[in-house]
Amino acid sequence: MTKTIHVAGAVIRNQDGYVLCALRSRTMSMPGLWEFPGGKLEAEETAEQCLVREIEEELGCIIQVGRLIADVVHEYPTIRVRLVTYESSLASGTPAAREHERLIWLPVNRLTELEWAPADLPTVDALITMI
Ligand SMILES: Nc1nc2c([nH]c(=O)n2[C@H]2C[C@H](O)[C@@H](COP(=O)(O)OP(=O)(O)OP(=O)(O)O)O2)c(=O)[nH]1
Repeated sequence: MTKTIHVAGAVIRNQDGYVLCALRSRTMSMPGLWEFPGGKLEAEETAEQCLVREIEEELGCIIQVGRLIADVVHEYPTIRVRLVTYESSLASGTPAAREHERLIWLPVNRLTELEWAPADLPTVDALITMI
């Protein structure tokens, strides 16, 4: 049976309500797809703790984590990912692409212009429904 990887993603919004979108780089798995920055949960860690840790490592800023947006399981060809996404806002610092290829801020109604990692599509749909 395929192991399930538990991953958390942050939907970071700025003061205009724009969402931070991160492009996975060539050194990452699934290069060239857009995602909500975050990563794998460590043992004994909550999704909120994971997100604060991962975003500090990957983007060099501190976020405040809010409510759950989506909790989905997606079957990729070789792995199964459980992705939980959370509303977040910046508490301090400015996001920088330390590991990602690129970061962009987009209004929710333009999110569908990007090619997202398939597990992220329910989150994109949920954000659009909330507009
Ligand atoms: N961080 C993040 N990962 C996502 C998203 N959607 C999605 O399918 N994933 C997948 C990609 C990876 O297989 C896994 C997250 O692992 P990670 O962020 O630690 O990525 P990684 O490059 O270290 O993964 P790996 O190469 O070590 O397997 O979940 C998302 O929105 N954010």
